[in-house]
Amino acid sequence: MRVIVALGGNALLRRGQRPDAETQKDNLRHAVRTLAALAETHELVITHGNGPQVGVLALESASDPNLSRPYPFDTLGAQTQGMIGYWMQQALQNALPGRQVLAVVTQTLVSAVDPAFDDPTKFVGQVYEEDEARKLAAEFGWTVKPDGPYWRRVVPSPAPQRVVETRLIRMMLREGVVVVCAGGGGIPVVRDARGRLTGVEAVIDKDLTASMLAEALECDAFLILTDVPRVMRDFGTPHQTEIAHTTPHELRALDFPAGSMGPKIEAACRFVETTGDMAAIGRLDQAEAVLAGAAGTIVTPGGRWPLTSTL
Ligand SMILES: Nc1ncnc2c1ncn2[C@@H]1O[C@H](COP(=O)(O)OP(=O)(O)O)[C@@H](O)[C@H]1O
Ligand SMILES: NC(=O)OP(=O)(O)O
Repeated sequence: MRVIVALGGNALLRRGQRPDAETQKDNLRHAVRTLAALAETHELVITHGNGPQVGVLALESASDPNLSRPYPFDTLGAQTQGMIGYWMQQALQNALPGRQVLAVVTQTLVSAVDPAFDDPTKFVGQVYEEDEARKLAAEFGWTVKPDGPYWRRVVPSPAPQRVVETRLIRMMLREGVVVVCAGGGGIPVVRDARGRLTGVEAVIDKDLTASMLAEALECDAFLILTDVPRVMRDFGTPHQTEIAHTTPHELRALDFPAGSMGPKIEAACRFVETTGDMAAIGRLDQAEAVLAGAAGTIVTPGGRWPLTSTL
C-alpha cells in the first residue's frame, strides 16, 4: 500500500517542553520507530507540522537588530522544512539502514484572493497570558487570539490547492524512497499570470495539505497521527466516548474545535469523500494498529475497515 502520514506537533514537542533542538531530535528518535515499521512494508510519505517552530523563528527574526524587517512567513516556513526535515531524515535513516530517505523543500499553491488572508486563524509559537500577548502584538504588529485559557499569535492560513512538486514526489516513491515533504503544510506560494511563483505571508494547515497530497499521490491510506487514541464524542465532558469506526457523513454531523481536531476531521473527511479510501486519526505509537483498523478512529465510506481482502 501507499501510505501518507501527517505527523502532529506532539511528535516533536510535548506540552510544557522548551523548543530546544536536542529535545525535538530526541522526541523524533522515538517517533520514527513506528514510522520505520510502516516503511518496512509500505510506500511511505511523511508530512509534519511547524506551528511551534515557525513561531520561534519568527520571534527571533522580529527581535534581530540587524534586520530592517523580519523574515516573511514563506521564508520561515522553508527554514522549518529544512530544520525539521533534516532531523526526520537523519532519525529515519538511522532507523532504516539500507533504505533511501529524503526530506525535500516543497511549495504549496494557494489563491492570492483567499479570504483567509483577511482573517488570521493559524496559531504559531508559544502560548502567553493575555496581557503579555497584547503587549507583544503592539510591539511587533502581531494579531493574537485566545487559544483555550491562553493567547497566541495567529497568521493567515489559506486553503492548499496543490503541492508544486507533486510529480517529483511520485517519482521518488516509485524508486522506493521514504519521502518527507510538505512540512508545515508547504511553503505558501501564488502563481502569477506568467506562471511565476512568489511566496506569501501565511502558514498552511498541514492536515489539509496532507489530505490533498494523499489524493494527488493516489495513496491508499491517510493516517493523521497525534496524541489522542481516538476522536471522541462530547470531548472534555464526563460522558465523552471514543469513536472507533465511522463515516464522513457521521463526523460532519458533529462539532470539533477549529484550532485542533477540526482541521483533522475536515482533512480525513475530504480524502475519504473524494477517493473512497481510508483515513484514520490516532496515536503515533499505535500507527501500525491504526492502519490495520485495530486502533484509532477509522473513517471509510461505509464505516468498515479493512475494505477488501486485497489489502
Ligand atoms: N473531539 C475530540 N476528540 C479528541 N481530541 C480532541 C477533540 N477535540 C479536541 N481535541 C484535542 O485535539 C488535540 C489534537 O490536536 P492538535 O493538538 O492540534 O494535534 P497535533 O499538534 O498533534 O497535530 C488533542 O490533544 C485533544 O486535546
Ligand atoms: N502548519 C501546521 O499545520 O503546523 P501545526 O500542525 O504544528 O499547527
